[in-house]
Amino acid sequence: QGKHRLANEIERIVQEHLQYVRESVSHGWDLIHQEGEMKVYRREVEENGIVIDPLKCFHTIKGVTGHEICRYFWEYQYRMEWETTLDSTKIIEVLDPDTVIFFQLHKRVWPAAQRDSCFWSHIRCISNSEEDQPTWLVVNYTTPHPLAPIKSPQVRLVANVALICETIINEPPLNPQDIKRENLECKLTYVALINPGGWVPSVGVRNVAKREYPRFIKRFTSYVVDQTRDKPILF
Ligand SMILES: O=S(=O)(CCO)c1ccc(-c2ccc(C3CCCC3)c([C@@H]3C[C@@H]3c3ccccn3)c2)cc1
Repeated sequence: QGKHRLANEIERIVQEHLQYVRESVSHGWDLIHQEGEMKVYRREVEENGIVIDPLKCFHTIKGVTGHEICRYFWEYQYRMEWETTLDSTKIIEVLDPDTVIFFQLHKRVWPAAQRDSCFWSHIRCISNSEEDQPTWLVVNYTTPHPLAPIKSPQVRLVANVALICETIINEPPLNPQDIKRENLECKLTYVALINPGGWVPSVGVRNVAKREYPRFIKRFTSYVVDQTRDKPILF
């Protein structure tokens, strides 16, 4: 399988996220939402007066694997069923079986102009020898593309998002074939570095983010639990 034009950038960004995910949130991060197993943290950062607050969300979901969570996040055909920010999404290029480029129109958040986004989206399994279950991740990273021209009045979102998942098997049965969904737990870390790409009222974006990210993660993870409930486990 030949390397495509974005292979090196993807490698670099994936490695950056694998470092960043381990950074602790004890200094400089505010806990902005806590609900059950979900904890949402944010740092307040502005660049030229534009809010680009990094967001980090930790969540534990029972009954699913990290592969299932990443699969439903990456696969484009499910996206409109759980993604609350979108008016439309489409794949504009397939780079390899684990890497696509998609173009998205996001719902307008008044009074800001409508946002669109063009990301490469890459899914990967990282098998760490010591743990019994691998880590799965998805990275969405803004990239320019001839089929996604920037057309006013839409404003191009600049985003660097990662979903990194570990799978825990509680009280593993002697025979792995006997693992049930009640033995499964997925430990998820979601990181979003989003630059709205142009003027939005900073209070507005902070309030939207504070309200919408927890809703977004909750809705996505519940969707995966519902979709996988009666299906064979995807490790
Ligand atoms: O996880 S993903 O990669 C899933 C692939 O689609 C992703 C998630 C969220 C966004 C996103 C898009 C627009 C906006 C705002 C910016 C100004 C006006 C709209 C926001 C701001 C942060 C706030 C926000 C957060 C969550 C949900 C909705 N709103 C976020 C983009 C990508």
